[in-house]
Amino acid sequence: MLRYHPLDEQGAITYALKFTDLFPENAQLICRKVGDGNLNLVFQLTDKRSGKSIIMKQARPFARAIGESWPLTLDRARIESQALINHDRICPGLVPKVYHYDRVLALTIMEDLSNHLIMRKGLAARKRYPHFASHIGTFLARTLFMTSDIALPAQTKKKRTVQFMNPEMCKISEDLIFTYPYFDSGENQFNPLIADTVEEIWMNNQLKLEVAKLKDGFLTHAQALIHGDLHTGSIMVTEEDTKVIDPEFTFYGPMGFDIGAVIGNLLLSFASHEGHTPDLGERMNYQEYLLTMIEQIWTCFEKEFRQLWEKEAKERMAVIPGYVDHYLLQVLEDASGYAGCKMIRRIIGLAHVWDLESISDPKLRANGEKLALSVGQKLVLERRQVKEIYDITSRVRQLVELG
Ligand SMILES: Nc1ncnc2c1ncn2[C@@H]1O[C@H](COP(=O)(O)OP(=O)(O)O)[C@@H](O)[C@H]1O
Ligand SMILES: CSC[C@H]1O[C@H](OP(=O)(O)O)[C@H](O)[C@@H]1O
Repeated sequence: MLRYHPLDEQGAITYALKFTDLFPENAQLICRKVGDGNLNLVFQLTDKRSGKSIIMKQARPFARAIGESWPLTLDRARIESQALINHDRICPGLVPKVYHYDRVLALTIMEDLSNHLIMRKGLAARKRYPHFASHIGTFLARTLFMTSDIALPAQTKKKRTVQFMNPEMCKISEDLIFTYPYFDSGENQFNPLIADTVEEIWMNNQLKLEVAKLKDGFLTHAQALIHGDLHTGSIMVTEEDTKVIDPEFTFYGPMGFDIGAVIGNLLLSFASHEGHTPDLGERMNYQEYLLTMIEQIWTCFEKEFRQLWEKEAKERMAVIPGYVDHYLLQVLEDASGYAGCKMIRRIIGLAHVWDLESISDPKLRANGEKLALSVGQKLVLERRQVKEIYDITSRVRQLVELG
């Protein structure tokens, strides 16, 4: 009987040939480690004869980037494969196909997207993705609406919350996003050149109170089945196509957390161009492109969400005039707050983003980091004044003009 053990390249090949029928017996497999994420092993296997390739992702019982001192549940591999299957049903074409799942080895085999690029890398190179806003708007509207109490019978939805109960992964987010960055905690790490700004944040009780309220929403508001880690490193793109990967943090949480993750990470890219793009004209042009993309994402999301509400709502109270408007306003307010939290944690907290980390000059990086912290704080503190998406993007424009 197979017992859990971490695979190496040869082990991955043997597994694919022995325990799946994905390749013919005479396949000539080559294997390459491709994972650069914080948590798991990821291999690409290619048959030299046919050119067919697959991705094999295996969870380790600890966080790969930290080591064995940080134990983590292997059940996250089940959650990830079930979430991908669920998303593929709700949003065909927007996630990789799952071909195989092995509970004992905590292993998922899925479609190889190596012809796609991790989105944050494309954004750093100022690439443009003409269909991204509509793709991700659809992904957000469909995955969030179709798993909510508005679309599902109450019993089904409650069973789903149990199926996707993900306490250990949620604890990582609770600590790394909503707690450690607001204290002088040993888990934080940041550029010494921004120490003054970080200390101001630690002393800002008004900000910390608002973050505590957002944390409470994350802990208690089981509104929809959310991806839970929808940053631009969890999105793979070509000019034509968008695929969302890595839903191992999935659980029933607030819709605004996923939307805020997308917005916050696009704004981290925005801030990183302070360092990546020295030419002012080119920089402003691309930054404006990112803000327009954020506006389009919300517009697409809202349009599709309202259509789904109109056609698919099962909740009887959904027909009450004004309910959908109230609901979406709350989601937008949450999205603003969570976008802010996501930005702040990536500057002060343990896990940073490649967008800013790839700026080698610490002074230039500090410019981007300080801008990200200013935007992040504003989105948290002023989220109740956000009534439409332009209230977010205009605040960012204002901050850059003032800076
Ligand atoms: N389906 C896929 N096709 C191609 N590359 C992938 C695929 N899934 C993951 N990868 C690569 O592996 C990296 C890590 O994958 P990810 O799922 O984000 O792992 P982790 O959960 O450890 O962060 C990605 O950044 C990407 O480069
Ligand atoms: C040590 S876990 C830190 C961080 O890593 C996860 O991101 P990734 O997609 O790179 O695996 C997640 O955002 C966690 O907060």
